[in-house]
Amino acid sequence: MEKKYILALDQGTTSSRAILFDKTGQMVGVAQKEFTQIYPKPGWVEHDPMEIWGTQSGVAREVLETKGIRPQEVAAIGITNQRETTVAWDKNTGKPIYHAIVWQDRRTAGICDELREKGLESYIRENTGLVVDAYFSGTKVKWILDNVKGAREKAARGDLLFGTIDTWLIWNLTRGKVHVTDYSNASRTMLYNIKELKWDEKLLDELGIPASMLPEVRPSSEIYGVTDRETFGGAEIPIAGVAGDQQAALFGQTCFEPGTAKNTYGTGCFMLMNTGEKAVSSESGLLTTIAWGLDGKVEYALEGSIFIAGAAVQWLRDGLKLIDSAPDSEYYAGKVKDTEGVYVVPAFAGLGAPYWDMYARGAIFGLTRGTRKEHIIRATLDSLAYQTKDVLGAMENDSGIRLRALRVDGGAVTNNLLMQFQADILGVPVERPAVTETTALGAAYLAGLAVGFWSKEEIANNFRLQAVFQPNMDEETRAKLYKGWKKAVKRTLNWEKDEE
Ligand SMILES: Nc1ncnc2c1ncn2[C@@H]1O[C@H](COP(=O)(O)OP(=O)(O)O)[C@@H](O)[C@H]1O
Ligand SMILES: O=P(O)(O)OC[C@H](O)CO
Repeated sequence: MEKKYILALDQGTTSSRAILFDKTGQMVGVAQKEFTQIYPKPGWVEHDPMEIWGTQSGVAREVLETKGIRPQEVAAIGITNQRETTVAWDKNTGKPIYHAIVWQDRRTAGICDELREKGLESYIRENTGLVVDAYFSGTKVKWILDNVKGAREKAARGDLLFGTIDTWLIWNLTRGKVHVTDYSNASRTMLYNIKELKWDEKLLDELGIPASMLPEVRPSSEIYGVTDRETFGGAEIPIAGVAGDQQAALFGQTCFEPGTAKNTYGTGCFMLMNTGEKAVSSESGLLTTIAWGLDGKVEYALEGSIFIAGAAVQWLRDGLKLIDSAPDSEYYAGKVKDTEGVYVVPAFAGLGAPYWDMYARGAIFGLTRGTRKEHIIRATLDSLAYQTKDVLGAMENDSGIRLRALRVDGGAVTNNLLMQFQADILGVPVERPAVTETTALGAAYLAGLAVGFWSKEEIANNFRLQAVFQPNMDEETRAKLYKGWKKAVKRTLNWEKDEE
């Protein structure tokens, strides 16, 4: 049967999506399902790994069925995932021994403090490219080993496996035959040496993590295995591409050349710049990370990770109940011409790049008797743009490259008001591609390359822009607004620890 499609599995923080792409890189079908966010304590965030697997395999079958496409017509599956989120499961039963600890979870801040006190900060930065933060998987694995009954014994017997979500999905898709990850995901664990391209023994030792738990690290584009016959009605579909969602988006935006960059506005906001075969270390609070392993080599990226972006809009919807749906934010924000001095700093999970403060907490500043809900909504949207400006400044500083334009994608970029404010506050054009599902597209491309469905040239030729937002704000206003933002951020720092 002719192989006409690539199926991308995009396992995000709030939903599992399955998207079918044809040869031209167009979306043929999509199915999506949100799943439960579990908040057991303040600062803790968990997912049920079985629900992740259930929703992800469910939407994969659903998109094929609703489009009337047979699994045999799918040339390959590409996987992309929320990164850092940590799962530990029993090798023999395939059952998780604890919920997945999500990247946003702050429970291991104390373990990070201990690593710093031991003087490991510069070692970690130099060898993993990361800052010491609860964000990454390493300390989450240690927490599970220390806190889940029987975990250490199981691990010592070699019966416990660790994986990020890509690894967990591949394990389930192949029914326990394959335990692998790719370079891009490994580089988010704080356990992987990005220079020597191997698990870092010193860090495994420091955290007490046995090497037997770890997946094998492989390139981002190759056949890792085939799906078990039961998952897709008898078909054995090659699983042929894997990348963490932010690196996949960089690939989907065809940022193949050093110096090209993209910003993705999802739950969080992540700006990545391709730095080619050079691992550039940051002076300004960015991360050095692996973009992908492809064509027999590894390429690197600089990354600015913002923890709360679209999640702040969800907070307006679910927490404050100021809006009924995320797109409503544009409607209400559009009813006022600006925020009248109100700033929202959504440091709900501390602050990531470039501040890296696990103890910062959110705040609203500049309230007056005249403040209306519209101002708060607008200030929340503005906070996505200000955080992006913080990161872009750091990136230009570290790379020495001034961006000519910013390529964007992710769920929140449909918000035109936000995109216009982004262009205004940055002073550079913001480019929105025709396919904003670039994360899934990137994973599809990686899989398609491995099975000869596309060439890199065909991929580059597929890229189309849909809209460009030109900056339309004078320099004085821009500087004044940004100064207010910096002042607001300063007052949220170290909030949780400050004992005045
Ligand atoms: N029109 C909109 N305006 C602002 N934010 C939006 C809009 N539509 C979606 N979002 C936000 O985008 C996020 C969803 O984007 P998505 O890329 O699907 O995220 P993820 O992959 O992190 O689950 C949500 O946090 C939602 O609040
Ligand atoms: O699920 P997303 O799109 O919010 O992405 C989450 C990131 O991978 C976290 O590092």
